[in-house]
Amino acid sequence: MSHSNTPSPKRFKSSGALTGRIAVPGDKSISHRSLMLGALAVGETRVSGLLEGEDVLSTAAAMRAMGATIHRGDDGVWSIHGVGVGSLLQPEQALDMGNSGTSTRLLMGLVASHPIRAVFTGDPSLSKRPMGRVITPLSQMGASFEASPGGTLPLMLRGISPAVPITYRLPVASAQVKSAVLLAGLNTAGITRVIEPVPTRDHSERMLRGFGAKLDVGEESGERIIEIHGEADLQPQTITVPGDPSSAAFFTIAALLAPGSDLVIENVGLNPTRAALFDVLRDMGGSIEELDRREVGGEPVADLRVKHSALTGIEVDPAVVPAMVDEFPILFVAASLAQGTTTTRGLEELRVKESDRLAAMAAALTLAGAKVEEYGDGLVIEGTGGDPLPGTADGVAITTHLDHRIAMSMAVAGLASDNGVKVDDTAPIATSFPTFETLLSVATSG
Ligand SMILES: O=C(O)C1=C[C@@H](OP(=O)(O)O)[C@@H](O)[C@H](O)C1
Ligand SMILES: C=C(OP(=O)(O)O)C(=O)O
Repeated sequence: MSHSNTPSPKRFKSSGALTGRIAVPGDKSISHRSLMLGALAVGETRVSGLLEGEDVLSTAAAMRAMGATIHRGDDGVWSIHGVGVGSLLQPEQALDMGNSGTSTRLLMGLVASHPIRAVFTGDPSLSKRPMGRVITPLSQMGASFEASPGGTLPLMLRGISPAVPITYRLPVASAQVKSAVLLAGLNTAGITRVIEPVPTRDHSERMLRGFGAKLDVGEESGERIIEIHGEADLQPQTITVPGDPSSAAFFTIAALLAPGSDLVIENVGLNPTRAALFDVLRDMGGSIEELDRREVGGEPVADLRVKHSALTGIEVDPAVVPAMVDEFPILFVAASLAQGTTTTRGLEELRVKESDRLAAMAAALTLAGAKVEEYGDGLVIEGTGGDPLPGTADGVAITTHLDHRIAMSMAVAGLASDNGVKVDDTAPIATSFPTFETLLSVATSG
């Protein structure tokens, strides 16, 4: 599913303190996985709090095209009747993955060990992103591919059954690659093993176990070893999706930056493989309190109380990058208003997201008046010490490159600027956070 091709420009301006209580939508990573695993379990899986963003709807459409029955009830609860592991049907048409890397790479894993053929297409942003990282291990398992030059979409995948179980050591820290191999392993007799030198988000492991797959996680020489036993039978589940920390990040930083703010963000997922941003912000001096820590859907969550704070620049430890990989664009905004220098390194992966997020944020923040130096693997930012950014000049807009996180980060920069920041296209926001602008009005309405 792709959003409309007509750009929706908007100038985001300072609108005062953020106060009251808001709840961000469900976690995108967990939403994708609940649809995929629900579609493989025989019987009814029910999912509350599913993110109804375009990326997740692309996954739902693809699972329907491969045989699952998926409905949204009037109460907002999603019902999925799955086909069983090994029984995905060959889709009649190309699977349109829209803007979503997670849908594409995880579904390639699922298709790889089924005796079906599928064509994957995507929007111009997704069509530039590297798929070689999943083509390599899935080819070792026996699947075959006809990809566009450079290993990009559109591509055709011919799955195989029986597939060959492999041991695969991840060459890049990527939960998508890990998950693609584990999902292919679901329908592969024997043990499929992924070695993860650097831990990445573990939602797939948690949810595969929750659906009844036999999955072992061990450690050897500081590396995580994940083993999935195929062929698995998945049992349908009732799932509650926690709020997305990557979406909460925008409101956390907006509240830290806007004088007078005191905002509670309810039900934020705080899985340790995702939540490093909040620790980094605390290290910068941010007041972020966790209220009512609890467990929702097998994941730790809390309500976050965020108060306006003076921030100080820091050197971000590259070791935390995988646990906040999607949060750097918005962290760069916080850094632009902090006192002193913030240094970020080890961010090569940001260059292959929905856009080249280092180049896009360096260009956008510079246009808004921030002091940014771009390096191959990170940005160094000299903050204003709390003063607003100048903002973009009249008639000038920053370029989002079909990247929701660039659009939302620069919207938050606009709130903390004198002249506002004009974003060339807000339409991509609907891929992950369709209620972003509504919640912004709620939080700033006093
Ligand atoms: O597995 C997932 O749900 C995701 C993994 C990350 O991608 P990589 O695995 O490419 O780092 C992240 O950037 C993406 O938003 C979601
Ligand atoms: C990188 C992201 O998503 P995806 O890879 O699924 O497109 C993101 O949401 O920031």
